[in-house]
Amino acid sequence: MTTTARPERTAAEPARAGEVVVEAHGLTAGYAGTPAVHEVDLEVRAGEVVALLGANGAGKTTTLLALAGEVTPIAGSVAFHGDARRRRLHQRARQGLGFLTEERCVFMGLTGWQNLRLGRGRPEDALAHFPELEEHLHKKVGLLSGGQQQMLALGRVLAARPRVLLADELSLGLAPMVVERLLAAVRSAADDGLAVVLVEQHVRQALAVADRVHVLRRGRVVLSGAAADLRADAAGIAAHYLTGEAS
Ligand SMILES: Nc1ncnc2c1ncn2[C@@H]1O[C@H](COP(=O)(O)OP(=O)(O)OP(=O)(O)O)[C@@H](O)[C@H]1O
Repeated sequence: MTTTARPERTAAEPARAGEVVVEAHGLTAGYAGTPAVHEVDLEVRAGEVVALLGANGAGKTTTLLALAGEVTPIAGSVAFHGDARRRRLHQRARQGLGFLTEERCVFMGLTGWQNLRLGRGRPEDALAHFPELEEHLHKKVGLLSGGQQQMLALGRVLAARPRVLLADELSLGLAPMVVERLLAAVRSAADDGLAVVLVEQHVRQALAVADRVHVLRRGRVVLSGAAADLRADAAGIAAHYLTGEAS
């Protein structure tokens, strides 16, 4: 019997506006068989920013890693464009995944230009997102500020025109103005059709750019809602859900 493999959509095919690009259903995932996140349900549509908030250890990174194919689900499913077959990160990348991990994804010993050349997209497209980088491209990246390094990393990922961006704590250790700049670029890419899952600890800034929010606590989603409905209570959410996992 011959079977016909289902063709994988390539990153070149844009998602239709509002199309569900990534979904997780009953996702339980963790390490060495021990769950760190339990029964997470989420959907991200083209053009949408979904923020995952939570204290240290709440399970945000584990959720992203499971979406990316780096951590295998213990139960439940993850689907890209309705394809729920288990996939590794490199296969997800071919399906249009861009992943910015918590570690700043740049090569410190290379120049900014060389870093951009290593990406899947054109350096010019990265600069279109962050024109302020142009004057620094001849420098070794290790000599750039943390914010400039992060712009370079984000610009390089966006230049590859992913259909999904998973971004883990883009703002870690950066000044509020830089965080605003980075998140504005993410928002603008979403407005052009990108589906984004944004892991953040800065509640107010995440709520400012997100469409929808899920708050994780001890590996479970304890609050979900439209960002517009939650913005007025950013301080309350931070105090109640992001102050540590002990209570
Ligand atoms: N490689 C690993 N092996 C075993 N346990 C892990 C591993 N990585 C994370 N964990 C555990 O899984 C749980 C969830 O961690 P995770 O990194 O997903 O949380 P987080 O919300 O992203 O936290 P942070 O904001 O500190 O990055 C924690 O209890 C953590 O100790």
